[in-house]
Amino acid sequence: MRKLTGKELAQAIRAQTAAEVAAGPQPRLAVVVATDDEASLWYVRSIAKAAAGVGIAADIVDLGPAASPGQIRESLVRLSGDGGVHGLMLQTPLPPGASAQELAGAIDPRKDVDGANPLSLGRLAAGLPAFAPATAAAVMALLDHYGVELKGRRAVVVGRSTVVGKPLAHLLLDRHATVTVCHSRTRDLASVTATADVLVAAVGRAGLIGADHVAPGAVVIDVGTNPTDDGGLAGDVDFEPVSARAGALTPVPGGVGPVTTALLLRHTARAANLP
Ligand SMILES: Nc1nc(=O)c2c([nH]1)NC[C@@H]1CN(c3ccc(C(=O)N[C@@H](CCC(=O)O)C(=O)O)cc3)C=[N+]21
Repeated sequence: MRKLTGKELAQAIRAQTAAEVAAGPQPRLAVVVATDDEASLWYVRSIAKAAAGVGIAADIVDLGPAASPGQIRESLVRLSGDGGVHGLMLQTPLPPGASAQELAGAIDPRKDVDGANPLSLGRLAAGLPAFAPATAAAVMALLDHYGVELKGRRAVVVGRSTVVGKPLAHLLLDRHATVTVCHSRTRDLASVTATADVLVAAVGRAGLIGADHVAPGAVVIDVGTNPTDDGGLAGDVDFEPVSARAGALTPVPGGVGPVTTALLLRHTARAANLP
């Protein structure tokens, strides 16, 4: 089994991004936060740290976990109209009553570096230039980095979220894979996932994918980041048994996650250089 680690790829993306950043005016990324979820705040801190490392300015706009949808929208509208801000992201989760998908419509698509505006998803689906959500882009970057062939192969995506499953299905289709999307109502999940040459787990349930879900030799990408009781992180894939059967598998941590953060920065550098 080949272990598809993301750390070196993330490092390479950051180095390339740093070079792009050095060649022009400093890009600025604004991250709007309205949560006290620890995992989410960890991600925000790691974005800020990684941004500093490549020369991108990061503004964390923390509205607190009691922010109203109106306040969040106001911030997004203001930052969308701020010429000094190139990338704009709305961190999830949001307070009860606030819909990320509705609010993300207030993000200028040219600054939508995490592909959250429904316009970005529509453009992606239509094959038009748009930023893909960083996590979906990270899956594609890992597959490309490790030379995984997609054309004509069967790809199965488990999970139909707007931030991962749906955009990823379009990205895979665009690369001429035959794509199936599974979800919580899929009957006999294992019989579908076992047809996959490339299997992507993006559900958010630790250990959902076991050895019986995987064809021998399949490439398995684990997008899950489920907090464990001991403060660690577990994927959607049951690592040990699946690694004994798969041809290649991403670890959690150290797989998709680091690449996600690096691509958010690359997108920000590109947004700053849009004509
Ligand atoms: N609008 C929005 N977009 C997101 O992309 C988004 C979000 N909201 N809210 C929160 C989740 C979570 N998320 C992670 C990204 C990287 C790691 C990551 O790099 N984790 C490290 C390990 C960290 C550890 O060991 O604790 C790794 O996988 O190696 C984790 C989680 C993006 N999210």
